[in-house]
Amino acid sequence: MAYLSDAKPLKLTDFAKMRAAGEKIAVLTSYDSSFATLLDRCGVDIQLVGDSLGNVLQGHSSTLPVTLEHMEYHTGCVSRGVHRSFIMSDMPFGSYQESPAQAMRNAARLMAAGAHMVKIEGGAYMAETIRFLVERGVPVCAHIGLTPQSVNQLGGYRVQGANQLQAAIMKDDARALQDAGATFVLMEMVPAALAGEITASLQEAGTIGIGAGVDCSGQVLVLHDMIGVYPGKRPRFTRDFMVGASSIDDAVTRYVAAVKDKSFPAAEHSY
Ligand SMILES: Nc1nc(=O)c2c([nH]1)NC[C@@H]1CN(c3ccc(C(=O)N[C@@H](CCC(=O)O)C(=O)O)cc3)CN21
Ligand SMILES: CC(C)C(=O)C(=O)O
Ligand SMILES: [Mg+2]
Repeated sequence: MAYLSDAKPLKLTDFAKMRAAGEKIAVLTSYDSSFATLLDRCGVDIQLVGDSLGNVLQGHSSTLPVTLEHMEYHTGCVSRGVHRSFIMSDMPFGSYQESPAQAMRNAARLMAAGAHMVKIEGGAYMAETIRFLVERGVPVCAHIGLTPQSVNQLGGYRVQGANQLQAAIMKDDARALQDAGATFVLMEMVPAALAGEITASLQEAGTIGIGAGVDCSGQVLVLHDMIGVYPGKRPRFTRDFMVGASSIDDAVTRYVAAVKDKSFPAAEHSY
């Protein structure tokens, strides 16, 4: 297999080039140094230190108990294992919603721990905060559609944007987040057709999908779902890449290849 560990670290400009060339961006979650090194050498473009660590590492039933200290710790672990991958870290529940100043103070701690970009859940109402961070040197990924930190408001982990009113609001949200300076708009559990429309409508920002169809600029999955390790119920949008693989390296390499050649996600993983 091709080891990419002596490749140059990816920069924001590399993602713009990939998008211009029509090359899909392969993203996986990552929480520790050993897996970070593995994902790096298998060609994963972005490693997301996700607050899904509340589920997959800590055994919680939601991401709400995850703290900034947890995110700093795991961001540091990942950053020490990475050579090439870009590192994105989730801002945990309660660490950014109060004010742009609160968001900046806490984003700075994740960046100091090794993040290259932070991810923030929420629609157009987060645009002011995103602009504040971007103007101060913090690249931002916005996260819309199913936003797990709002599970108590949403009433469950369900597809979002399924009716015309919701779809119109989501399109406006994506535009506002792009205009605020978000580098990426991540869409979770969004109908494939709507996610494709939103991706086509954005010039400046790329999109990353999870359960959002194949027409996004990139794809993300939770690592423990795609290697068949997560013991809970796995959402329909996941695929176990260990099936037919000879090793974890092989599974991750196949995931990257499947994202790049657009064979993942298929219709069965989409809504
Ligand atoms: N292991 C893991 N994988 C994830 O994808 C993930 C996490 N944890 N934690 C944070 C959020 C929560 N997510 C979830 C959790 C559950 C469903 C789920 O049960 N989906 C069902 C449909 C449920 C319904 O429509 O009512 C599915 O079959 O897709 C989806 C996303 C996605 N994220
Ligand atoms: C599922 C992805 C998008 C995420 O936010 C996480 O892993 O926390
Ligand atoms: Mg998350």
